[in-house]
Amino acid sequence: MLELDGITAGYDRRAPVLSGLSLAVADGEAVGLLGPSGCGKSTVARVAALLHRPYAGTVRLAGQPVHGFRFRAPRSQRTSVGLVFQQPRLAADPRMTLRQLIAAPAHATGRGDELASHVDELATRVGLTGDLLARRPHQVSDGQLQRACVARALLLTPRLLICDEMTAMLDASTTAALVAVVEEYRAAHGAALLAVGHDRVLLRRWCDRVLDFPGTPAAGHPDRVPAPSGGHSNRSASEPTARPSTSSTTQVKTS
Ligand SMILES: Nc1ncnc2c1ncn2[C@@H]1O[C@H](COP(=O)(O)OP(=O)(O)OP(=O)(O)O)[C@@H](O)[C@H]1O
Repeated sequence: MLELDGITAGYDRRAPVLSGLSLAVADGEAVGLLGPSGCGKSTVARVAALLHRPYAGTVRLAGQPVHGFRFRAPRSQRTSVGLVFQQPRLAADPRMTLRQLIAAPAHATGRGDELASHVDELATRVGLTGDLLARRPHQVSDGQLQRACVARALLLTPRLLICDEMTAMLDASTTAALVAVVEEYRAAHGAALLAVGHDRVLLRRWCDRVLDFPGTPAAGHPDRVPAPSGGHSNRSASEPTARPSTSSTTQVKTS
C-alpha cells in the first residue's frame, strides 16, 4: 500500500533529516515506526501523507508513484491516506465546531451532503455525541479533540492510516479507545496502518511489525520497558487490546 524507496528529506538540503530511507507497508498491514524524539519520525509521516516533498526517492501508494506533494498531490492519492497528528490543537481549526472539523474532508472534496450521516456515525464511534459536537476546540479536552481528529481521518475511508504519535498526549483509557477505533476500522475496511511513536510496548502490541530508526535503543534498554514476549498476561484492562502481540522489531533501512 505504501512504499518509500530511498527517501532523502528534511528542511535543509545540506543536512537532510532522512537519508535514503526505505520502508514498505503492505495492504492491510500495521507497521510501527519507532525512534527517539527528533530522529525524523514525523518527517516520514508527512512524506508518506504527501504533505512534504522529499529531495530524492520515490513514494508509491497502492503501486502508483506519487508525482505531486501537498496541493499538487492528485486528489485520489491524497484522499487514500488518513493522517492523525500528535497534537490535535495544532491540527484543528479553532473556528470550527467538532462536527465541522470531522466533516471538513467531505466539504473539501465536494461530498458534504453525501457524507453527512457518516459524520454522525463516526462521531458516535469515537465517543463524541450531543453537545460536544457543537463545541469548538477550546471548549473540549485534548482527548475529545483527538477523538474528533481520528473521526476526520476516517471520513473518506482511507486505505492507509498514518498515526503520528496519535496517543502521545492521551491517558490510558483514551489511548485504548482510539486504538480500538482504528483497529475496528482496519478490520472492516482492510486498511493499512503506519503508526509512528516512541512507545515500544504500545507499538508492539498494536502492530504486525515494528521498525526501529537507526540509533534507537533496543528493546532491552534500561530506559524502556521490555516488550512482552508472546502472551498478554501483563496487559492491563485499559491497554489496547486490538491486535495480538506477534510483532517483531527490525531496523528501518537507510542507505
Ligand atoms: N519545519 C521544520 N523546519 C526545520 N526543521 C524542522 C522542521 N520540522 C522538524 N524539523 C527538524 O527535523 C528533525 C526531525 O523532526 P521530526 O519532527 O521529524 O522528528 P520526530 O522524530 O517526529 O520527533 P518527536 O518524536 O519529538 O515528534 C528535528 O531535528 C527537527 O528539529
